Amino acid sequence: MDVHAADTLSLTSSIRDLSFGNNSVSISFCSGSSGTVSGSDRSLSTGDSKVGGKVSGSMSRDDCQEEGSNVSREPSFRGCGGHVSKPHRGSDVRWEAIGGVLGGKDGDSELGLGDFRLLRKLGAGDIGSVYLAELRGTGCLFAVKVMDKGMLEGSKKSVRARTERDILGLLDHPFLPTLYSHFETDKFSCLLMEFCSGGDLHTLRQRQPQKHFSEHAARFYASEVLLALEYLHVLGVVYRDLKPENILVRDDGHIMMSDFDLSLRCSVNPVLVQGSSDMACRMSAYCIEPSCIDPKCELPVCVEPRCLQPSCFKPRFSNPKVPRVKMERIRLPASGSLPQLIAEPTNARSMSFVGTHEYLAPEIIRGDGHGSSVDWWTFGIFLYELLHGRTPFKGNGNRETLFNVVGQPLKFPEGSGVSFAAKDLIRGLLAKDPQKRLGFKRGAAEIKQHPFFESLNWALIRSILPPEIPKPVDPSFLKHAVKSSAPSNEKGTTAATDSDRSSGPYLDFEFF
Ligand SMILES: Nc1ncnc2c1ncn2[C@@H]1O[C@H](COP(=O)(O)OP(=O)(O)OP(=O)(O)O)[C@@H](O)[C@H]1O
Repeated sequence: MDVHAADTLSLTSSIRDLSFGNNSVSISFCSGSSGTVSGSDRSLSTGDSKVGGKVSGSMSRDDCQEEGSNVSREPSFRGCGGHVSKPHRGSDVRWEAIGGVLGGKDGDSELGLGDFRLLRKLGAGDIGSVYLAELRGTGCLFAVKVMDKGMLEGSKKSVRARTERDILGLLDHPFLPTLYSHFETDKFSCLLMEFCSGGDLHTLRQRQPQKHFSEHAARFYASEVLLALEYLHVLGVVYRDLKPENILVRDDGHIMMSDFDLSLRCSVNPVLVQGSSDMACRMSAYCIEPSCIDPKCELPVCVEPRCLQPSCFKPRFSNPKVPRVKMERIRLPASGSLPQLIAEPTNARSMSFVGTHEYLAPEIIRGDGHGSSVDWWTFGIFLYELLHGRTPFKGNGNRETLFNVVGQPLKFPEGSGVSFAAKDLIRGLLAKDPQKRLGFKRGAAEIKQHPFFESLNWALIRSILPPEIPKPVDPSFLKHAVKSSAPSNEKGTTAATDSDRSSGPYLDFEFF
């Protein structure tokens, strides 16, 4: 069986360095008895900047992230060796298809827009539009996110685009997107990702009886999201934008988390802890938002005195020169159970006002500064919404919603049939004080042990039959793409008129 990163983390008892795709992430191991650890209706009111249902607000200094975000780890396709650096997605036929196309090129070994037949616009976000595209002559479908570079620069969103691209380049996990390629034309910046044929969880939820999922289905989706968040935290990525709209369903019914342009990157020091659940092992992490090497850029307002200077952007990937962060001494039980991964960048701090109203954590609204615990808050709202068909603090307007999040107690609808375990988990996650929130100390490891997930075998989660499997994409769909014109590609030709490689008409690019 192909054991993925998440599974490996649950099972391995003697690992010191785990490889996640192209990044070797250093994991300290707490061993034995010594105990020494080394676009929607959820939009925004006036006063904030509206971002397609998201807040990216006044306290944010995201604009200075770009220059520092110079980590680009997407695989190189020269020599078709890209798949080597993504071992967990290595068997993916799309790598072979890409390799085949690149192999047939003379001299020009890069993918470009001209290599794709654009079939349908899947949606538009705040920084770009996403198209369903076929890699010409292969039958392989991809999602291509196309961003207008002029628009990005003009609206100062290039930092977000860069953040998303950098994070996508880091990922190699079954529930996170694979970035197959990134390419640029004069006008556009394009990200090539896996196409998810099942739509998003928001749409899927609305198709359910009474517009909410069964507890069985909600547990399934929540557990996959939890593993994805755990992996992101291992990499020092705080996701910050969890909501059903951002959880896509793959053709096999498993999920893929999307949309990383509002994520925060921090330095984190994950540890494996041998022992039982009641130990407290604190993680140390550094605030590094905004990442900026420009000395003119204002330094982040960080509540941690250890806040790094902005030039230190990258998470520490096995860098022996970087001294290990000192960990608290912990007491370990004599007979340990399976080791736990603790990968919580708890001390990361951001003052940015980002997220979606109904999902914003109280500390973000209050402007207290926030860290990785915001992901556990949003996880609680997410689970509540999957189970009840609505979020818990929604008011008549965005102002009221924000007021409710901060000031109103959590309530569950009477007679909903939701189990005590589910409510108890949601209560733990929706603690208004981040320090009292479930997951604050030990991250996903703490949440996985909650009785709501008792019946789950975490290591085998990818083998669980999903609650719903999308209908396969109709092959005739590929032959009957909508007729329209096409954009100029980087070679100055247009895809639509490139008839020698076409089998049908093409979609227009529309922007914003
Ligand atoms: N890999 C994919 N497969 C299928 N559909 C996708 C894929 N990626 C994105 N989409 C669709 O395209 C839409 C736009 O996605 P995109 O990530 O650009 O915007 P968004 O989620 O609204 O966020 P943002 O405003 O931050 O860009 C999404 O709502 C989703 O429905």
